[in-house]
Amino acid sequence: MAAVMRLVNRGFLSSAMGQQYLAFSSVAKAKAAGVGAGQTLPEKVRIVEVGPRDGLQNEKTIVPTEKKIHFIDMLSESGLPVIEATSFVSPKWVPQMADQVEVMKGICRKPGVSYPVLAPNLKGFQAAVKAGASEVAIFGAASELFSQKNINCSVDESLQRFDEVMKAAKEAGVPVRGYVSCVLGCPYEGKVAPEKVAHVAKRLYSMGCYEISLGDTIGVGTPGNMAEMLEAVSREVPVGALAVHCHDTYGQALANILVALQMGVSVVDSSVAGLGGCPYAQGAAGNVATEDVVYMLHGLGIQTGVDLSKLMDAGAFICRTLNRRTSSKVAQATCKL
Ligand SMILES: CC(C)(COP(=O)([O-])OP(=O)([O-])OC[C@H]1O[C@@H](n2cnc3c(N)ncnc32)[C@H](O)[C@@H]1OP(=O)([O-])[O-])[C@@H](O)C(=O)NCCC(=O)NCCSC(=O)C[C@@](C)(O)CC(=O)[O-]
Repeated sequence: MAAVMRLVNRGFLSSAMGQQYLAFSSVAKAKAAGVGAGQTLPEKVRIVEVGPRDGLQNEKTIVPTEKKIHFIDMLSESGLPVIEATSFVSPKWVPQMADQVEVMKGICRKPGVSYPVLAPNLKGFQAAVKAGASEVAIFGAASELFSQKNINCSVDESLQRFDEVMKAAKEAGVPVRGYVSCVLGCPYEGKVAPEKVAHVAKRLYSMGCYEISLGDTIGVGTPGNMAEMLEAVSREVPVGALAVHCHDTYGQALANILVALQMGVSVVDSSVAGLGGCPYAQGAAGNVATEDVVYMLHGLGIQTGVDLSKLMDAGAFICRTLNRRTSSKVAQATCKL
């Protein structure tokens, strides 16, 4: 409500629109139990902001390091609890992330905020820790061909590499998050069986990942197959340790997230302004916009700790830097571009 009033006060929303929003939002709160259709929605959701990493990794023009640092600092100010800052991957594979050490050194770390980074192998893990990362994420896939294209090895080989990372991380006391890509479809193989997703998720969880983020890398999922996949995965991994990571290529991301919330998931990855895509998943649109996720969650009465207005400032900043239009519907609706 405070965020809406700020938008009204700043002139981004007319007072009539603000009132209308608040009315919609209270109706939504009142109906939240109904939305859950017998299942309760979580009271709180932890948002994992992936804009600085997933959002920027696919941009062809190299974003200056000081802009990335300012972007991350703005996101920190918005109340986001987790901001994936960069990745320690090969600069030959992803040139946009080549300044990972400078980014990690330059950001102003806000107490209580976590800044994980991607690490595909031991080399990446060691470099990440040296640069001051206190949390990393390993990233596997449920599809063989995607694994080959993305990290140049089979799914089994990737799990062996991750095992090495996990051992080193345990020794160093560094928490590790695990990603599974292509959980609802692969750009090279098409359909992916939920059992394959469950298998990889289980392996990552048994290795010691504290959370498994399930990536609809190319945004082809719909609520039906999201539910089917989550059912299969939650037979192997506790639902409390699952997160969803939805790209919005087919405009299904919010609906898929809502289904995940209804099934007990309470961690959602998203990217401010809807930035993003994977360089090895051609044609995939960005992640679901964080602004849109926050708007939906707050409308349902679910807490995120995020100040929507400050978040939109960060989205506007990065869009100006990239000279592109925001993909967030909320930012478009409030003209905060
Ligand atoms: C995994 C590798 C490195 C294998 O790449 P490779 O070529 O098989 O590696 P290699 O071990 O044979 O080494 C080749 C060269 O890379 C170097 N190297 C080796 N490792 C590293 C490292 N960590 N950092 C920096 N350099 C590294 C290594 O030192 C060597 O250097 P050279 O001797 O030629 O000068 C490569 O395939 C790679 O970097 N891939 C990253 C791809 C990527 O970042 N994709 C995007 C992120 S995943 C994603 O977006 C999906 C997600 C997570 O968001 C969820 C979803 O949406 O589904």
